[in-house]
Amino acid sequence: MENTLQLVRNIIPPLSSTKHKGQDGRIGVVGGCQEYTGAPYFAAISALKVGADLSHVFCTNAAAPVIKAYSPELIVHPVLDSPGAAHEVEKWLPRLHALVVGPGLGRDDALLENVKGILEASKARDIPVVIDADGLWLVAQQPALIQGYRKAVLTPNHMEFSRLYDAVFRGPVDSDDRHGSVLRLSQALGNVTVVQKGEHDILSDGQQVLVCSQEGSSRRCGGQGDLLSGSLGVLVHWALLAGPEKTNGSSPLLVAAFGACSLTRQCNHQAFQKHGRSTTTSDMIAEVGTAFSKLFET
Ligand SMILES: NC(=O)C1=CN([C@@H]2O[C@H](COP(=O)(O)OP(=O)(O)OC[C@H]3O[C@@H](n4cnc5c(N)ncnc54)[C@H](O)[C@@H]3O)[C@@H](O)[C@H]2O)[C@@H](O)CC1
Ligand SMILES: Nc1ncnc2c1ncn2[C@@H]1O[C@H](COP(=O)(O)OP(=O)(O)OP(=O)(O)O)[C@@H](O)[C@H]1O
Ligand SMILES: [Mg+2]
Repeated sequence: MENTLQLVRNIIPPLSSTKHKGQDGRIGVVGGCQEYTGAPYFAAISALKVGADLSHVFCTNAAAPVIKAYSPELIVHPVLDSPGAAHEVEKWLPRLHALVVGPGLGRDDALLENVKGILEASKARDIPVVIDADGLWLVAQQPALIQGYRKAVLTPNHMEFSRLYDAVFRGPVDSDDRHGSVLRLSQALGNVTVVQKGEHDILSDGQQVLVCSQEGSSRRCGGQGDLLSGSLGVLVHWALLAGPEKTNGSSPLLVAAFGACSLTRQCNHQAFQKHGRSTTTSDMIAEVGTAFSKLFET
């Protein structure tokens, strides 16, 4: 654990007076629909709190005013249910360092079709993508969408992992072999990075398997996974900028994922110390700054 945390510290860009706005990360979150406005908000604000300079949300028309009202810090584009959605997002891609696809996206077929176009455009531009929540639903329907794309990181929870595994192997996960299951899924998808969240997070790039057991708490309120995927959007950008020489030969994306898991769990731990059973994801987001310092700036 400690050795991998040191690698995470190596990829964090120093704060400096000579940098311009945007240099430390311009992140896009694709998600947010009529039902779910919290999830894309949690992901996008987490990216900012971790250290990105700009955070965009690409959501449906109905979700946009709600997300804007949560926060003046986010840039919100109500484009996801428009006929030219993929093109609208594509226009922004040259200005983005990473995309987080899926938090609060929902499973409407027309929306998923638009997101498919966005994923294809991102791949064509070599933009790293973190795929979470309903983005994973889409990938389970069409694994070919991310097959072999080495700049993809998937962050499934228990159910999402089972669904993906079943889609790829046409059979259930062997629950006695979580390490092997994560490794095999990553390999079968052409070495995309897979982060299986749970009591311990299991991470693999198809070569290495890491386990993150940073102490969290027993509080399992919704939205913690969104904090993880939003944070990971920034860390993926930083890790790719730093390159494998800073990660001692380990995959930069794997190191970034380990960082996001550790941070999320540490936020959960700190928030639980203060709020106990009433802890919610907003309380965890309030801990991002101190959790980050404790883990990565010591
Ligand atoms: N405030 C919000 O707007 C939130 C919206 N969310 C969104 O809600 C949508 C659906 O996400 P879900 O995560 O519910 O996805 P799923 O619809 O795939 O459901 C996962 C289900 O599995 C269950 N589960 C989780 N861990 C389990 C385990 N270890 N064993 C057995 N069951 C387990 C959960 O209770 C949940 O009902 C996504 O778009 C997601 O982003 C969530 O992110 C939570 C917060
Ligand atoms: N049993 C557990 N013990 C400790 N930490 C856990 C446990 N289960 C999940 N976590 C942590 O909670 C975070 C979110 O994981 P979870 O499985 O709740 O994601 P999710 O279902 O996608 O969340 P969301 O509600 O945001 O969609 C991860 O950082 C994970 O490490
Ligand atoms: Mg989730």
